[in-house]
Formats: sequence, C-alpha cells, structure tokens
Amino acid sequence: MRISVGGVEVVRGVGFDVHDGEVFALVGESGAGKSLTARSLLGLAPPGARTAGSVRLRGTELVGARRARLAALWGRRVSLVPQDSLSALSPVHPVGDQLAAAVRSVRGVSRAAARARAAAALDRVGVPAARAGAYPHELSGGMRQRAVIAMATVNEPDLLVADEPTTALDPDRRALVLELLAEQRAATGAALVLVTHDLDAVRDHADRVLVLYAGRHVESGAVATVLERPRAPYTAGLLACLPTAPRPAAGRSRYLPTIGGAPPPPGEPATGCAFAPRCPAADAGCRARTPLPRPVDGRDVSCHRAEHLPGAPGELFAEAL
Ligand SMILES: Nc1ncnc2c1ncn2[C@@H]1O[C@H](COP(=O)(O)OP(=O)(O)OP(=O)(O)O)[C@@H](O)[C@H]1O
Repeated sequence: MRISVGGVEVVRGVGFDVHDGEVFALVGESGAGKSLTARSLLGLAPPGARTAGSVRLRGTELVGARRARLAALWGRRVSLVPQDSLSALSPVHPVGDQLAAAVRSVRGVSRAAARARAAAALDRVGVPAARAGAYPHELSGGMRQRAVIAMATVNEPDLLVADEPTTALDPDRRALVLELLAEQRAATGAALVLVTHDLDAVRDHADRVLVLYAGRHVESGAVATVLERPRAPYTAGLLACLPTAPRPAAGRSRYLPTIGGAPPPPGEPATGCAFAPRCPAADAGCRARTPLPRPVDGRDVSCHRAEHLPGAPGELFAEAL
C-alpha cells in the first residue's frame, strides 16, 4: 500500500499479511509511517491522506470502500485499541452501558442480552460486575485501561489494531495492557497488529515483526529471526540503542547510544536507500538504487548489503555508534 498526505508519499509501498491469531508488530522511529499503515487496516486514514493499493480484511477491500461499509466492519471484524483510555470512553455514560451500546450497534440482540455480553467482556478483563455502572472518571487508570480493552474486544473482532497502546504508561500499567491484550487474543482468537517503539515488548509478545524506515519496508519476519540476527543495519541500529542491549564495558559512555543523524524529510530521497546517509555499511550503490524486499537468511530484507556485512550487523553498528 501507499499513503500520501498533502501530495507527499509518506508510506511508500509497504506490503504484509497478518495471519489468524498472531501478533504482528510494526516498529520504527517516529514518522516511519507505522500509525498510518496500522490505521489503514481499519480504513481510517486521517483527513487529507490518500491510500492507494489494496488492504483486504478477509477478502473485503478497504481501499476506496464507502464509509458505511467500513463502519459495518468496525468493532465486529476489526477494532482499534486506543492509546488514551480516558478520551476513548464517553464521560457521560457508565462503562457497562457503553459496552452494551457497542454490542447493540453491531448485533441485533435485546438490551438484556447486550448487557450480559458487556458484563462478560468486562469480567474477562477483570472489571468486577459491580463496577459496570461506574462512569469512566470514577474508575482508576488501570480499571479504565481494562474497560477500553473490553470495549475493543466485546464483539470479538478478527483483528485488533493497537497503536502504541503502552507508550504513555508506567511499566506496571504497560505490562498489564500487554497481558490483557494477550489474554483477550487467546479468548477470542483475534489477531493483533501492535504498533510500538518498544522492541522488548515485541520480543516478549509478538510473533512476527515489520521494521519500517521513512515509509519503507526494512526487514520483516519471525521475531526470533529478525531481532536475534538482524540483517538490515537499521534493525541492528535500533537494537543496539536499546537500554537493555549488551554494551562493551571498556569506554562505555554514561549516555545511551543513538543512531547518528535523523530520518529524511517525508518523501525523500526519491531513489536509493533512505537509511544510507546514516548507515555505516552503505556504499555508492545504496544511494543509487532503492532496495526492495528480498528473502535473505529466513526473513525479507530491503538492503543491498545484507549478505556482505562484515560480521554480525549488530556488532558492526555498535562499533559505529
Ligand atoms: N494527519 C496528518 N497530516 C499530515 N501529515 C501526517 C499526518 N499523519 C501523519 N503524517 C506524516 O506521515 C508520516 C508518517 O506518520 P505516522 O504517524 O504514520 O508515523 P509513526 O511511525 O506512527 O510515528 P510515531 O511513532 O511518532 O507515531 C510522518 O511524516 C507524519 O508527519
């Protein structure tokens, strides 16, 4: 798929499949195009954005679909797990009523049946029945988080899309949300697309990962393959910058490593590898030709130099940081 905003192509030909029941992670620096890509799975592009190509949800084409057709899928076939639990819920209705309304909006069931389904969904995430009558502001942050996950899963969609669900949270709350999402997936069989900056969460919770840079595919495959033995220097750089990454004791700075430089402006460069200016392994060919995804060592990688990196790419990058 390709997504343009204001005439500038910011997602530049990214393709992937999400399999039933799996956790598929989208990672990359800020501005890489993760959110736009994830939201296109719901047919939810921001105003001014144009999606080209194809996004199919169990065969239903979302690109170019009318809003009414998309709205019929929301909640029932695909749900967004929002980042902000307070603004995701209406402040003027009890949470149980909001869930019951969500059930009735997609299923032709009685009020009593909708309330029962809402109560069951709240119970699944650990919100006691006695709290179903509470307004969002009457719930603790943790309880609200549980309620929004219940809201996203109450109609048992095939696909959950969680856009940085843990970014603004403290570590305890972060673990809670990731555990709840895992439990709900197990209970409902939903697949989960997880947009995150948190590679440790990807390692712990995802099956497959797609690394994006400047709106392009960098590397994708099984988490264990891509994160343990990255073949793209950019993936290796991201891993080397983790606070938990092993670093040589000698000469260790008190600052965490970073990848030098910054991503290019949206839409640039027109040709060549977008990461080349920051890449310690880049050569003239990298600037001249745009790399396309190709299979290398058990994953797909968009890097001309993937087979020719001296030693493990992680080591190469750690030295250059
Ligand atoms: N509504 C919008 N209007 C204009 N530009 C946008 C809009 N949404 C996204 N963009 C641009 O599209 C590019 C990709 O944005 P996107 O939000 O998908 O990145 P991201 O990888 O999710 O970043 P972050 O991790 O910061 O959320 C960025 O250059 C961004 O500035």
